[in-house]
Amino acid sequence: MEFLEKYNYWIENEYFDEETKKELKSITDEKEIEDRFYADLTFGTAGLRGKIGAGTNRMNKYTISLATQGLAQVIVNRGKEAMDRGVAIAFDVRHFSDKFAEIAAQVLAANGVKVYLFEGIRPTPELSYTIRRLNTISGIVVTASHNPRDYNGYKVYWEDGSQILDDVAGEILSEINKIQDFSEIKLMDLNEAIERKYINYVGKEIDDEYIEKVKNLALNEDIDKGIKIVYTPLNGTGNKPVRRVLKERGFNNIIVVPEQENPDPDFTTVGYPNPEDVKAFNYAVKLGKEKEADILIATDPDCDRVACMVKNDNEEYVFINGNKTGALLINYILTTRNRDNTIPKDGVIVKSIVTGDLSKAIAESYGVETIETLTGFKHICGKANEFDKTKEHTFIFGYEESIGYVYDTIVRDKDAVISSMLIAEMAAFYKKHGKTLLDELEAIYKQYGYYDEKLISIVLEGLEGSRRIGRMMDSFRESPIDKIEDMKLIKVIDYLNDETGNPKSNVLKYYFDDGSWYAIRPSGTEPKIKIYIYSKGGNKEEAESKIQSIESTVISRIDSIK
Ligand SMILES: O=P(O)(O)OC[C@H]1O[C@H](O)[C@H](O)[C@@H](O)[C@@H]1O
Repeated sequence: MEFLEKYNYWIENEYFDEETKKELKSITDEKEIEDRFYADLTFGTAGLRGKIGAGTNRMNKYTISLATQGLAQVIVNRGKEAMDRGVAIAFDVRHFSDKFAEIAAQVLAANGVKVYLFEGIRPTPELSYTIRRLNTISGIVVTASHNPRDYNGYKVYWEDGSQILDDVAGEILSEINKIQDFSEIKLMDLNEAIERKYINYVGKEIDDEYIEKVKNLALNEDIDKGIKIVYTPLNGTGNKPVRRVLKERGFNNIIVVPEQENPDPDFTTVGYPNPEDVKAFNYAVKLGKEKEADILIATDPDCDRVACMVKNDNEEYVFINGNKTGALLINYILTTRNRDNTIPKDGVIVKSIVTGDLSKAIAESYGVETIETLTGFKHICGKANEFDKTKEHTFIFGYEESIGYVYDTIVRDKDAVISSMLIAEMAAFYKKHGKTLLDELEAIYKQYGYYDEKLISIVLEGLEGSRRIGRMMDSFRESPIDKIEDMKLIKVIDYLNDETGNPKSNVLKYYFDDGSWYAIRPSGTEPKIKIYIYSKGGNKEEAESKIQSIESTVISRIDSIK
C-alpha cells in the first residue's frame, strides 16, 4: 500500500480507536503523513525504534501488538514447551513503556504464551540475566535506550539472553507479513491473563540474585572506597541497581544528581539522555565541582550504556569516550587477572568493526585475541553464545565505541550496572596507587602508542534524510577517496560483499598506509549517518592532526552530496 492508502486505512478501519484517528486527522502536512506511513518499523541494530505516535512507522499500541503477534506465532510454531517457557518482559521510564509492555504481555497471553512481567522499571541488562535465569524462550524490553524523549522502542531477546539476530528477526517478520489485518491480532484481558497465570509478575527475587552476581564480578579489594563519585542515572532505570551495587561494594562517597535521580520520561534537565554526549553531564559537572568529586558517572535511561568524566590537574572534568573507557577497562581487567594468574588461555575480547584498535594492542600483550563483529551488542554477545556451544574460546570482555561494555557472561548484552561498578572500582584502584584514570590512560599511550579517534554523526531525518544517506553511501562506494595528505588508501572493505564471515551490512571501511582508517555507515537506531575516524601517531599531536585531515576531507565530500 502507498502511504496515503495506509493513512486512510487507519482512519477508516474500526479497529483503530478514536484517539488515534483524531491524532491522524489533525495532521495537515502531507510530509508528516508520508513520514508516519511510508514504511513499517523494522528490526534495526537494536530492535524496533521510532517516534511515539500514530502510524505504521511509529511506536504505538498497534505496532507493538503487531510485532508481538509475530513473535508469539514464532514461539507457537516451536510448540508447547516453548510456549510454557514463555517470555520475560521489562520496560524503562519512557512515556507508554509500561503500557506497551502490558499490551505485549496480553498479546502473548492470548496466544497461549506464558509471560514474566517485571512489576516496575528495570535496566535492560537485568532482563538479559532473567532470560537465562528463568530459562524463557524469549524476552522483550520496551525502551528507546538513549534516544530523545519522543522515541520509544522494542528490543527482542532470544533464549541465550542476547538480542535476536537476523534469523529470528526474519522469522518474526515473515509471521508479521502473514497478518492481513490488525483485527487478526489476539489480545487477552489483563485480569483474565493474570488469573489464568499467563501473566506472572517478577521483581525483588530476581533483583537480589542479579545484584549478587554482579558483585561477584568485582576484581579487586585493593581500592580506595572513599573515592568521591557523582552519579547520575539521567532519570532512568540505573538509579536503584547502580547505587545498590556501589553501596554493597562498600563505596561510601557516592553523590547522586538530585534533579536526575527519579524517573522523568521527559528527561527535562538532560534533553538528549545519551551519556555519549558530554552535554548529558552538565548537572553532574556542576555538582562534581561543588563537591570536589574525583569522577562523574552517567548511565542512560535503560542502563545499558555508561560513560564517565574524570577530574584533571586543573580541576576540570575530562570526558572519556567509549574507545578510551574500553581500553582502560581491558587494561585494568587484564592487568589484575594477570597478577592473579586467571587469564584463560583461550580468552578473547570482542569488539565491533568500527571500534578502535588500542584495546587490541593491549589484549595482544597479554596473549589475548580480539575478535571483531558488526555493530550491535547482539553480535558481540552472539560470540559468547557461540562459544558456549563450540567451547572454542572464553569470552572475557565485549565492548563498542558507543559506550557499551560487558564483562564476563552472566549478562548477554551491554551492562551499565556491571560496568559502572568496574569503572568505580578501577578509578578507586588507581586512586589508591596515586593515579587518576587520565594518568593511567597516558601510561597506556606511552606503552602502546598514541591512538586517537573521532565519531561524527549527522542527523538526517525522514524519507528525504534516509534517501540522502543512501546517496552518500553510493558516492563513497562508487568513488573512494584514495589519498588524504600523506596517507594513501591501501584497502577498502565493503561489508555488503565482504568475505570476512560477517553477515552482509551497509558499512564501508577505508584503510591508509600509516594504520589510520575511517568507516561510514547509516545508524541502525537513529536517523543518522555515522563516520568513525581512527589514527595512530608517534605522539598525541600527530594522532590528532591526522584525525583532523581525514575529517575535513571526508566531511567536505559528505557536504557536497545533496
Ligand atoms: O550505530 P547504531 O546502529 O545507531 O548503533 C549504536 C548502538 O546502538 C545500541 O546501543 C546498540 O545496542 C549498540 O550495540 C550499538 O552500537
